[in-house]
Amino acid sequence: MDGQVLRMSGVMVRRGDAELLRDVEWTVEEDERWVVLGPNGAGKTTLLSVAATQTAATSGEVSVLGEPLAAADIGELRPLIGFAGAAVANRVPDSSVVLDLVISASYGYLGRFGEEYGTPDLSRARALLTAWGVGALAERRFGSLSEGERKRVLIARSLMADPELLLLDEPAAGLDLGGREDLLRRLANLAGDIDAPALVVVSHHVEEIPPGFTHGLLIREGAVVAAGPLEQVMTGENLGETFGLPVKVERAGERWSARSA
Ligand SMILES: Nc1ncnc2c1ncn2[C@@H]1O[C@H](COP(=O)(O)OP(=O)(O)OP(=O)(O)O)[C@@H](O)[C@H]1O
Repeated sequence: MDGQVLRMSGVMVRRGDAELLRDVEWTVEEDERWVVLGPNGAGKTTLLSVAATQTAATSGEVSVLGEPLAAADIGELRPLIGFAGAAVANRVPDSSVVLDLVISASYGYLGRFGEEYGTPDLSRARALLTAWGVGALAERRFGSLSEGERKRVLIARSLMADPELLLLDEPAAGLDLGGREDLLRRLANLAGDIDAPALVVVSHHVEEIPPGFTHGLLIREGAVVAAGPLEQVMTGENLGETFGLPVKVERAGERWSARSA
């Protein structure tokens, strides 16, 4: 696989006359932690969905975990890709028991359908829930959880199958300040873990870049504005072009902030 977990070249996604992605060039290496930033409707979710093998590119080449998707067995690849976001949350029945939801991810299912799991799977599911601060919610119904609790449960679920690529779509959206900071701390821990998968996190806000993240991709109207190491990408000029207004960017330690200039 030569260290590349994701490669897109000339990727287009079209729906009718609309170009959701335009000529995207992007490579993610296994030790990299990426944030994808852009305004509403920029194409971030579409980009993640292509990487997750859920949306096919209209044209261009996509390789995931070294496999060109045009020739790959998608069914074999999918368990190696962890994916959490609204697209997953919206498909979870409110009645799903949290532990079942997490453990069934080891089979690529979204909920338990009578299959039996061994003690190692149960222990791993409980350990992941505990690691994401929601261990006490294992027996609760998904529909009874708060927004922040749901997000953490779905991240725990996305890690259940020990993926090589983890894609998180707006994990901090809708969280209060404490919830956001707690999530960022956990994502920073994951980023610093050498055994963790390659990470890609989508966000609208530079304040939500977790410490330890290494790279950024800025996207506007389906086209990549800039992609590379955070220090190079996170300029006022690039962010201004991405969000369509003059932007002042500041860095304090490993945290970023931005406001209109
Ligand atoms: N089937 C479709 N036909 C036409 N346009 C579509 C279709 N699906 C999505 N779009 C458009 O593609 C664009 C990109 O959508 P996408 O969800 O990828 O953006 P996003 O950057 O994730 O946005 P947000 O930050 O608001 O979640 C949007 O303008 C959306 O309306």
